[in-house]
Formats: sequence, C-alpha cells, structure tokens
Amino acid sequence: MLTALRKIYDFAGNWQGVLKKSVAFSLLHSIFDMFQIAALFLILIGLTEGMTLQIIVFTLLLLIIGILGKIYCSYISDFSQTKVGYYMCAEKRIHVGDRMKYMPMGYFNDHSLGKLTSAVTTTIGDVENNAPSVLITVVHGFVHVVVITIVMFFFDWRIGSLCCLGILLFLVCNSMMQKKSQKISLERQRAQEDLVGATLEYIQGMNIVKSFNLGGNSNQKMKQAIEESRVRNTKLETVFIPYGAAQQFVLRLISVSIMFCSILFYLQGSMTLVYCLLMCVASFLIFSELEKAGGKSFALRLIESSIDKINEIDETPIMDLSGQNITPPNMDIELKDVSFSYGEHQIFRCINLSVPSRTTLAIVGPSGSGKTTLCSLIARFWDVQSGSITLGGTDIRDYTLDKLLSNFSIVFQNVYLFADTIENNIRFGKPDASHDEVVRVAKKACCHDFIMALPKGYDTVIGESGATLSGGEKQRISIARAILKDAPIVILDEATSSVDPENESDLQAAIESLTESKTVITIAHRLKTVKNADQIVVIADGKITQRGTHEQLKMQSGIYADFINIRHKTTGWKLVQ
Ligand SMILES: Nc1ncnc2c1ncn2[C@@H]1O[C@H](COP(=O)(O)OP(=O)(O)OP(=O)(O)O)[C@@H](O)[C@H]1O
Repeated sequence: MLTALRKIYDFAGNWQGVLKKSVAFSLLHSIFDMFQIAALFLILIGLTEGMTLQIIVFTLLLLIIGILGKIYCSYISDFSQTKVGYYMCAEKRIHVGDRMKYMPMGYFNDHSLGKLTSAVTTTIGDVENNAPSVLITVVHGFVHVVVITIVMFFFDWRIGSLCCLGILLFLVCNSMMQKKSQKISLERQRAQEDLVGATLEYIQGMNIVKSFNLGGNSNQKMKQAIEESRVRNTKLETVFIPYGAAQQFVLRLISVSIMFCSILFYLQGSMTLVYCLLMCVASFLIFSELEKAGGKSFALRLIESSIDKINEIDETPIMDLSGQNITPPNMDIELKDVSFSYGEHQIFRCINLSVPSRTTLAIVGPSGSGKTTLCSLIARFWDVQSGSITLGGTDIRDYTLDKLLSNFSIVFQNVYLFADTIENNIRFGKPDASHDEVVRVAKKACCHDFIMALPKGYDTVIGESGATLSGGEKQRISIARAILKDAPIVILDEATSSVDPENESDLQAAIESLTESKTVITIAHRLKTVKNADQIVVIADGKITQRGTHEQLKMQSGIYADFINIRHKTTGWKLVQ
C-alpha cells in the first residue's frame, strides 16, 4: 500500500505541494472532527455533574468551530485534490506526447496504436479521476483512526488497545486484498487497452466495413474486447467484494466490542458513566474514516498499474539524448555502408549513396523494395543498424532531432490533415507565419482557389484526416505547408493515386514551387520526374542495383530499362507518363 501511495505522490511531480496541501487540510478536518467528541464529552459532564452556562457556551463554541472548520477544510482539500488530479495528468499527457516525438519509430511498431491511445487517454484518465482522492482518503482514514486511538488511550488504555486490534485486523484483510488485486489489475488494464484498440480500428476502418458490407462480422473483434473488458471488471469486483466485506465486518465487530466492553467496565465499576457513554457514542465514529479508506484502497493497485504503464512509456529511451544544435555547412547527404532491418526483416545491406546539395535524386524500385524506408532513414525516423548517414559531413545522430528535422520538408503520399482550420493546417509548417504568408504559399501550391470556394475560406475546419477534402486537395495543402516550412531538403513521396487530369497540372505546379532550388529526394512514380532527376537509383533486393541519369540507365539492360518498357508489371512498380 505504501509503495502505491509513494508512486501517486511521485507522479504528482510539480503538483506535490498542492497534494500535500490537500492531505494537510484533510488531516485538519480530522482534528475538527475531534471537536465533536470533545463537545459530547462536555455535554455528558454537564448532564451528570450539573449543566452550567459555561459548559453550554463552550460546547456550542466547540460545535460551531468544529462544523465551520470541517466545511472549510473539506472545501480546500477537495479543491486541491481536483486541481492536482487535473494538472498532474495534463502535464503528463503533454510530456508523454512531447517525448513520443523523439522515440524511434520502432517503438510504434512494437506498441499498438490502441495501447498507446489507451495509455494517454483512459489510463491517465483513471489516474486523473482517482489517484488524488484515493491517496487523500487513505491517508486521511489512517491518520484519523490513529488520532482517535491516541485520544482513546488518553481516556482508557483498554479501549485504546481495542482500537489498535481493529486497525491490525483491518490491515491484515487489506493487505490480502491488495495482493489479490495485483494480478487482476494488470489483466483489467490489458483488456482496457484491447478495447480501445479494437474501437479505434473499427472506426478507422469504417469505409472498408461499409464497402464490404461486413457490418455484422467486422465488429466481432470489438464485441470480444467489450466482453473481455466486462469479464475483467466483473472479476475485479467479485474479488474485492469479500475482502471489502471482511474489512467492514472486522471494524464493525470492534466497534460493537468497544461498546460492550465500555458497558462492562462501567458495570464492574472500572469506568465512569461519562466515559462509558462517551465510548459508546465514539465507537461509531472511531472507524468511520478508516472504513472509507478501505473502500477506496482497492483502487490503489489499479492506479499503481496505470502509473507503471504511463511511466513505462515516459521512460522509453529517446533518440535525442546526445544531439547538438549543429547547422550543416551544406545539404550534402551521404550514406556509407548502411544496413537496416525491421526486426528480422533485412531491408538494406551495405548501401552507399551520395546526394549533393541542390540536386535531385529519384528513387525507383518495385513495391516493398525499401524506397520509403530509405527516406525514413535519411530523416532519422529510424536509426541505421550499421554504417552511417551524414548531412553536411556530420552524422545525423549527432544532431538534435529538432535541428535535423528543421532541414527537411517531407510530403507523404498518405496526407494527414488535422481537425483544424485549413489555415492552421498550412501554418503547421511554420507556426508563426502570418495570414499573408499562408495565402502566398497556398497560391503557390495551387490551393488558394479551392480554399476560397469553401464556405469559410481559410477558416474552414476540415474533418479529421481531412475527410472533407478530395485526395488531390489534401495533397496540395500538404505541399503548401511544406513550402511554408521552406526547408532546404525536400523528401517527396509522389502521389500515385488521387490525381485526376484536372488536378494533375495543379499538383505538378505545386511540386515545382516546393522543390525549386532545393535538395530533392523523390520516390518517383512519374516518368517526367524520373527523367528530370540529376540522379536515379534503382532499389531492389536490399541493394542499389542501378544508378545514373535517365539517359544512362535506359541504355543499360536491367530493371530500369525493363520498367520503362513496362515489362515488369507483375512486380507492382510502374511509371506513369
Ligand atoms: N514499420 C515497418 N515495420 C516493419 N516492416 C516494415 C515497416 N515499414 C515497411 N516495412 C517493410 O519493409 C519493406 C520495405 O517497405 P517500404 O515501405 O520501404 O517499401 P517501398 O519500396 O516504399 O514500397 P511501396 O512502393 O509499396 O510504397 C516492406 O517489405 C515492408 O513490408
């Protein structure tokens, strides 16, 4: 239990002060609670030994101060508790999100989208909603019972000892429950992750679901995940209920024992009537807060496993640790003996390549040969396993990721647009750009006219993933933001789809604006791009099998000439005119 409490405290980070304040006020609340017992004690003395005005006034004062104190302390404690929960988790979400930018892409291969989404949404949400309140209730419950026990010892050591026995028995039940819950908490968390993953997959694949008319079967996975989550949650409850009941039983039993013993001691003559009455009334109050703590403490393991999960993501090694803010003297890119594999799947074996500043490289090759991977290695989305890649003569691993990536504008074939205004989507390339700058690049990327035809122009909010724009329009928006970034190196995965003849010339004009006077690396699908490139490399079987200009390569027998003649249709690579 202490480990879990410690973890919550550590998790609070910058908000530990507010958490301590909340705990302190909940303890003060306990002290004000004692005022009730003191007032009761005075009333009983008054009733048995004669009521005086002094006793009445003092009792009333104690009650008023106690009630007001409790209200004030509750307010501050609850407010701080909500504040700490919200802020510590908001900070953690931002921190984890920031860190993810610097994680190797391999991390995202090994961890499903569902698991990561679940971690930053529901798992952190669990911590946000429960951790501070559980910590405060548990600490409060224990301090409350300890304070009361001390007071009981002050009145009668035998009753004090009974209180100690109650605490001890409660701890035994509670630690048994904590042990039992450890395994189930993990299982429940996994079920939760699977559920988020299945839901995401279902929603993301909705167009496929509809187009294949598979509504009935396709959500089978989601149904299974829901069922699994139900089973785990129910199991959790079923396990806790007997222990929770045992805790309650133990505390109630001791309360009743305190009452009976007090009466017995009074009848034997070893306790005064006042003390006896006081103990009888107090016996119902002694364990009230501990009982609440017991009710909440079952959540400690759940919170602990949630915190462990979030910390595990947060502690994943990032790529940026030894990077420096280097400004490359030129944009020469050099690959020396580069080998790379995805796990066991070898993609490149000792490849060498040189792309001088302000030249154009066209990468061609069959589907799955590694064209995208090569671009990803140059932009350090992945680290090479052996060999090196340099930019301006410096190994790209010696740059900070921010500094390295500031040199690249990357346009992917599958464009992702954020659920934000068109203007902000373009501004993503340069967050401090003015409206005029945004319009200027939109014109260059041939977007301005279709943007102005939209109901709110640049302020039109596009649906998630750009759902309300055509494929070609999305492409041009992504080119506009790349033009705005104005990085000296452009990596471009040419669109093979979403280009109809009307869009074609606009898209071409946009690409020409983007690539003008830059070092350009293109995954080329168009004969025109390939023809105009300063250098063409053909990738196949983990190697660069051919390199040269269009004129040189078309004369050589080999994959390139075959492709030009569209003889290798079956490999899945073709050039469009
Ligand atoms: N993130 C990844 N994890 C594991 N394997 C991957 C990953 N990305 C690509 N691969 C595999 O690496 C190989 C090369 O993929 P890559 O996308 O680089 O090829 P490509 O030449 O760009 O293909 P295409 O022309 O079809 O886009 C493929 O076999 C692919 O399945």
